[in-house]
Amino acid sequence: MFSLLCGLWQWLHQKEERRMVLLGVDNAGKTTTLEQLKALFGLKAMPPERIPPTIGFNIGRIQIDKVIAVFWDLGGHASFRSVWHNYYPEVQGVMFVVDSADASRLEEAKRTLLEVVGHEQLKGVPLLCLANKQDKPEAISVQELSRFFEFEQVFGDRCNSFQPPKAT
Ligand SMILES: Nc1nc2c(ncn2[C@@H]2O[C@H](COP(=O)(O)OP(=O)(O)OP(=O)(O)O)[C@@H](O)[C@H]2O)c(=O)[nH]1
Ligand SMILES: [Mg+2]
Repeated sequence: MFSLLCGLWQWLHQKEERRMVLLGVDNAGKTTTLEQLKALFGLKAMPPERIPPTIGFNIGRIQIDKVIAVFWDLGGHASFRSVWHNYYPEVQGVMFVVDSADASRLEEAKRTLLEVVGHEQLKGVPLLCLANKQDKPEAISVQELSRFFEFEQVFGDRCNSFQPPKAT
């Protein structure tokens, strides 16, 4: 009886967990986005000026209603991208962050995104692209970025979108 009650109690209070991976080339703003998300949901977050380039990965756990969203923020430097695929089998969503203000790296970002979405283990996994650094005067607009990435043509059949981050 006691174990039955324990089970019922655990079931009533259990939180669903959803895992998401934050991807994008180095310096795109993945860790900054994660820290801003944490701050948005009332968690302690690192100030932007203290965020170093990610070596390996960071984890953020954010409770949103009954769901615990677990974000894996992976280092985006070219030398770390070969390990990204190890996380793919475990995730239910992909957030891909693009630096809208760095025109010199857009091709690299697009190539990287195409590799990510083309990966066998991410087939059917929802993708959200964030057009980051929209506050910078040299940033290209969400529409331009969407055109450059050929978002409609390449990703139109998936449940995806190209959004400016709300927290910046
Ligand atoms: N102006 C501006 N700067 C930003 C924004 N987001 C990030 N940055 C800056 O961009 C730089 C890189 O940010 P990170 O969050 O470390 O980038 P990252 O994608 O995690 O980089 P890696 O960990 O190397 O993969 C930092 O100097 C941030 O302060 C933004 O929305 N606006
Ligand atoms: Mg980082």
